[in-house]
Amino acid sequence: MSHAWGYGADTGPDKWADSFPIANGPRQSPIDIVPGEASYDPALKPLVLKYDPSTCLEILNNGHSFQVTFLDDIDSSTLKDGPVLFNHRLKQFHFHWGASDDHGSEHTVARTKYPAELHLVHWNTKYANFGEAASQPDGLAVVGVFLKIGEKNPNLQKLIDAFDSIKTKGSQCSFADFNPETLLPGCLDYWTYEGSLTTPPLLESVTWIVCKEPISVSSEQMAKFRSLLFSGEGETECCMVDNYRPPQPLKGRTVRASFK
Ligand SMILES: NS(=O)(=O)NCC1=CS(=O)(=O)c2ccccc21
Ligand SMILES: [Zn+2]
Repeated sequence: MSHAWGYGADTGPDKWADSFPIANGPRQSPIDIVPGEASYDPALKPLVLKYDPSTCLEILNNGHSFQVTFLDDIDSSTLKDGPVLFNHRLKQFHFHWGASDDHGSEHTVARTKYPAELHLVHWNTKYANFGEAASQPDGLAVVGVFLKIGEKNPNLQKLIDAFDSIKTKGSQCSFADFNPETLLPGCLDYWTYEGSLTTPPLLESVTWIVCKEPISVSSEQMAKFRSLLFSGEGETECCMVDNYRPPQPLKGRTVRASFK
């Protein structure tokens, strides 16, 4: 398989190991989180997330998901404490979702699937830049937030309102003054474990921080996510759905909980 990875029958997660053998590595993500098997760690600190809306740059369709990117040249939008020892800077956030409301998240909780999952990607500033950090075992910290069907989410709606401008692969538009803090649940209790990017290159450089509490999304809003396209302008339309990797083997790893 060339490096043209995707989520289809010929390019999807079951084929990624052909080009990215680390797909069968010892610390792959996502995983199924089993609350009863997680170890409460009283030494885990509360997450400290401080985001500056003025560092929000653009929203884009990268052909795998849509992402919102942030200026990361100074410590404006950061993650500190929690399970990490160093300051991390926010690089981007994106989502994964299903073709219907009964699946779509990457992590699962006792095999329960959520309709979508938000990933806020941060890099460890002990390294010079994102690319350097992504190649280090402690280089990245990704906060995962589950989306659960319920009330319409006005903060997600701000993203959805930009979808007409990013319908096809490679399209982007400026996107200013969005505060990702509005996408966080009220309670920041979390599970944490050592894992990887869930998309190629599947680098095993991620400290995962998965929030216990979901945020709401309406079924109508999820339908709007599914109106985005994997395909580029002028190509045969292919709806952007099921852009998730299923849970991977735990391989002896411990999942810690920040709460009892
Ligand atoms: N779902 S995930 O956050 O683990 N992987 C997506 C991803 C986030 S990223 O910006 O670190 C990056 C750089 C290169 C390739 C993929 C990615
Ligand atoms: Zn992701």
